[in-house]
Amino acid sequence: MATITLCTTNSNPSIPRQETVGLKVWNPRDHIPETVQRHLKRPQPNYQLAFLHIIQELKVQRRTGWLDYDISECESISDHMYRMGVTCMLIQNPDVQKDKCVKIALVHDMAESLVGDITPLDPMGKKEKHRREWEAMKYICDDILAKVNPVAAREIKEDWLNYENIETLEARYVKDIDKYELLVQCFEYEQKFNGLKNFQSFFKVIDSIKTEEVRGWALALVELRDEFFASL
Ligand SMILES: Nc1nc2c(ncn2[C@H]2C[C@H](O)[C@@H](COP(=O)(O)O)O2)c(=O)[nH]1
Ligand SMILES: [Mn+2]
Repeated sequence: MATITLCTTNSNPSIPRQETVGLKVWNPRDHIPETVQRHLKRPQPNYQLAFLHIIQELKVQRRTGWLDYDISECESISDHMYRMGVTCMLIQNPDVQKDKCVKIALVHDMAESLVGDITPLDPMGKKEKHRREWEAMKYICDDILAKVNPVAAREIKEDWLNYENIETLEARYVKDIDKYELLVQCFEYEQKFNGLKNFQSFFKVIDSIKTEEVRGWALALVELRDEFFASL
């Protein structure tokens, strides 16, 4: 039974806005950036370049959570993933394979290149979001990257599923760092706008930070944030 898809906006103008088309299941092939579509029509496409053109969408798509708060010059999806990768390098727990965390961080939001950056408040709901993201990852890895580099395609898909299903301690840490990095960014924007913007509603994610180490980082951030708002 096909799912009725809702009209969803995304922050990326180069991906055609999904129109309400009745009984049509969202498919990544309907959201391929025009540059990639043109390239794939060549007699012998350079699939590595097609893959990197898709990744480019992460560099240009700004994060919806900040756009919703009218921060137009906000960070992109890849900005977020980059700092998460660097943050993974700070993990001190000797039982955690940090390099694995860095790789998971760098791919965990890769599906958003085609799906867009969906916030927890989006009416779409978790089930449809995950379905779209999984379809997008299969397309990116199996239909594009695997044509030129099946090993990398398999590794990226495995790392993405590891994160999605929190299969390992490394994935758990990256899930926590995803939330921690978000809160660091909240505090940075609150300071940038001298407290005129307040992301208090985002801070509920602290409850979903499970590892003691990252939870400690987040609580130290909250202390500084409380001090900042008390000083205004
Ligand atoms: N309006 C809100 N947006 C939120 C909240 N928590 C996260 N977000 C945003 C941040 C990103 O734009 C997006 C999801 O980020 P992922 O890294 O999980 O893909 O949602 C919130 O509480 N309110
Ligand atoms: Mn993320």
